[in-house]
Amino acid sequence: MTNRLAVSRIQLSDFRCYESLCLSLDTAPVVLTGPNGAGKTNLLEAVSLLSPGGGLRRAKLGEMARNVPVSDDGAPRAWAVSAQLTTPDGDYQVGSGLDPTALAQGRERRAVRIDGENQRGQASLGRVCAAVWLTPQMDRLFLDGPSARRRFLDRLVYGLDPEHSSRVAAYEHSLRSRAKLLKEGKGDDKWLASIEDSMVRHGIAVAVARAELLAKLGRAGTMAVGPFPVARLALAGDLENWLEQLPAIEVEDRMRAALRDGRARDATYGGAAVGPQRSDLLVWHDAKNQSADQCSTGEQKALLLSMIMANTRLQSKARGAGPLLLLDEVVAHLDAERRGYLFDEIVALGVQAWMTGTDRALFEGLDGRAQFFRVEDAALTAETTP
Ligand SMILES: Nc1ncnc2c1ncn2[C@@H]1O[C@H](COP(=O)(O)OP(=O)(O)OP(=O)(O)O)[C@@H](O)[C@H]1O
Repeated sequence: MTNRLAVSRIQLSDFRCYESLCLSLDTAPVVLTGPNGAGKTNLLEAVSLLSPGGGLRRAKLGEMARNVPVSDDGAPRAWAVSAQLTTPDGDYQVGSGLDPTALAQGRERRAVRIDGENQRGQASLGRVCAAVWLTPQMDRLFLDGPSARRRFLDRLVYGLDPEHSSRVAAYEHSLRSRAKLLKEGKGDDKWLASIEDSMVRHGIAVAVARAELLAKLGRAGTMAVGPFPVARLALAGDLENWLEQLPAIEVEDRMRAALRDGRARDATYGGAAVGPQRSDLLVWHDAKNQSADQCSTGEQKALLLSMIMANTRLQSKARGAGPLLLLDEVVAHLDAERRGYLFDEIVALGVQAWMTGTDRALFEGLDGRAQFFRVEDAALTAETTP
């Protein structure tokens, strides 16, 4: 048994630029350096698929299949990522990929296997693996619409509360079913009411879990991370306002009534006028008392890292191990002090952070404490460190 969550072996086949790759690892952080387009982010994306959700690019399943222009007939091919995970509960063999059986029937479905057993959804992955990432695309997290911020927050919750991904999936399923019924003008009152009932149950559970994480992250000391800024957090939304003011049972009644009364409007505009899909995560740079969207790109990245590291500390305490951290091109944007502090904290927490960059020199602070690989043309070479 170990107090770490780590990938001890990972195999890719026909995934993105990798025809086949097999990598054996220990539990230490992993550093991938190499030129642009070498395959660093693709490998991080493969690791992200060991946790629930659509992976760090949220790409379509067919897009992740290695495209081979010469023999490509336009149809997606099956790909697979499989890994041996070391966790505080023991080792697991986890596999995920584009389901070849569904593919043969013209459907795209993500297959998930744990210890040789096919799983019905992806939620079971959350019980064995948690992963949190920071990518260059997330530079716009505070500038764009709220859906990416909700996804970021939900991913932090998954790590502490593995059932959260099932709740989110169940809520979204009900939301889609209701929208389809309303759009088609089908569904009697009883049918719609039963779907709305499921939305109320799962939707409130989602909102409560998010609020609980925020309360934990906001507790004194959790967010104070050396040279990193403290992020002040809040959730905005009808559901959150109601939960603050009313007992849970009354919130249920209110949400049920709002959904019923909003059917005509939702039939026209789609979605639902109330629910956790309408909430937003608000973030401020505490010391500057400035909203995150007004902060510099570097400050925004540092705020996100503050939240990720605070969450990692919480998760290490609560579940015996922090999540896999996938930090794509992050280190190059940190000054020397923050970089050194981040490396020390990653090592002290015993998390397997996967970090990428083009400049090997930026990772010198991890010499002797991480596993270094040079990535070139979708091939990895292990480097020995001083
Ligand atoms: N489905 C696919 N099949 C084959 N190759 C792909 C596929 N998807 C992406 N690629 C290619 O894989 C290569 C590696 O991409 P990746 O994003 O991993 O690079 P990287 O090493 O992270 O580079 P950078 O430092 O520029 O971020 C790119 O040339 C990209 O075009």
